[in-house]
Amino acid sequence: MSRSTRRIPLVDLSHYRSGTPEERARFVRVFGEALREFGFVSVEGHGIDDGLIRSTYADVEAFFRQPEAVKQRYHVPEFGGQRGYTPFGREHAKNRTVGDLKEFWHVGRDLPPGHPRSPAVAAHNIWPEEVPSFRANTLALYRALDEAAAVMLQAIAEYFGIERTTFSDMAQDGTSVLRVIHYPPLKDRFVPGAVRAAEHEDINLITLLCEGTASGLEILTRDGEWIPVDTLRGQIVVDSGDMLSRITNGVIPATTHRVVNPPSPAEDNTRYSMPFFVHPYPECVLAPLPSTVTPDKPGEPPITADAFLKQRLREIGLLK
Ligand SMILES: O=C(O)CCC(=O)C(=O)O
Ligand SMILES: [Fe+2]
Repeated sequence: MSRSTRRIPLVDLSHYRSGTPEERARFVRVFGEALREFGFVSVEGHGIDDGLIRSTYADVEAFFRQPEAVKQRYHVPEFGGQRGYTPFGREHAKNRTVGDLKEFWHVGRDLPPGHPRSPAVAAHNIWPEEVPSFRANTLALYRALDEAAAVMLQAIAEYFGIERTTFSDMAQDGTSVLRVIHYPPLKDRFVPGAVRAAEHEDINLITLLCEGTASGLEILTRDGEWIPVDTLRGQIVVDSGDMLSRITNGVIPATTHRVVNPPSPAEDNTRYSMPFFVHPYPECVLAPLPSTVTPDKPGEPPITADAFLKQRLREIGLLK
């Protein structure tokens, strides 16, 4: 295939959910191989309601249109940026000092009071009172993405030939977070040397990206070529993060990706995106699967998901 036309594979999640045994087996193979080779894969038939995505975007836009002073009221630095609003330019990629050209909001898991994991996982969600439907929409989208993610994690476990719920059990009641991002037009906010999202790998198990409202996402292939990734309507782009890489001893690496600036002033645009970062519960131990360990590739030492996350949040400027 010519380099310029390279595309990440596309799979249909309904084949895994409700297909024939052959369709399920094929899904497992193609999905697993796609993550292995690209670390990115497009998924259709995911069951997430298009109307819900639309109305969530409408709320997200309504929130980010608010004056700076209003948005700042929802900035809670002591949560390591894991809830509420994170201002423009605050987060930077690991090993960079200049902040990304974006502002975002984090929605965490909503657990009922008294749930055993409530204090560690679900505490402190906050809501913008200026956009009344923001809470219901983002939580509904969170639940839908969480459910789709669990199904995908089961397919990944099947790919490794291990108990199907191995990874979905890790993410069950985990600290997954829905991030809604606003990249303003560059003519409004520009910092020399900065990009919308500098190259990075995601920290978590897998990420589910609802379609972005403009292009710009790019991934670095295993042979060192940057290729654009379309996040099209009706599709969810899934990528593997550092935690999955650690557990699979690098068999499924975390792929470097970035969001580039619009190519010319004429194409200057506003961009919104909504990644859902799938995280294990805090005390979950990340250790290499025995089947991936060899004498010359012993894997990284076990670490809890919480310790790993805190280390990485410090590296990207969200936790002091
Ligand atoms: O905005 C996007 O399309 C991707 C954002 C991203 O990679 C991230 O927030 O980790
Ligand atoms: Fe990312």
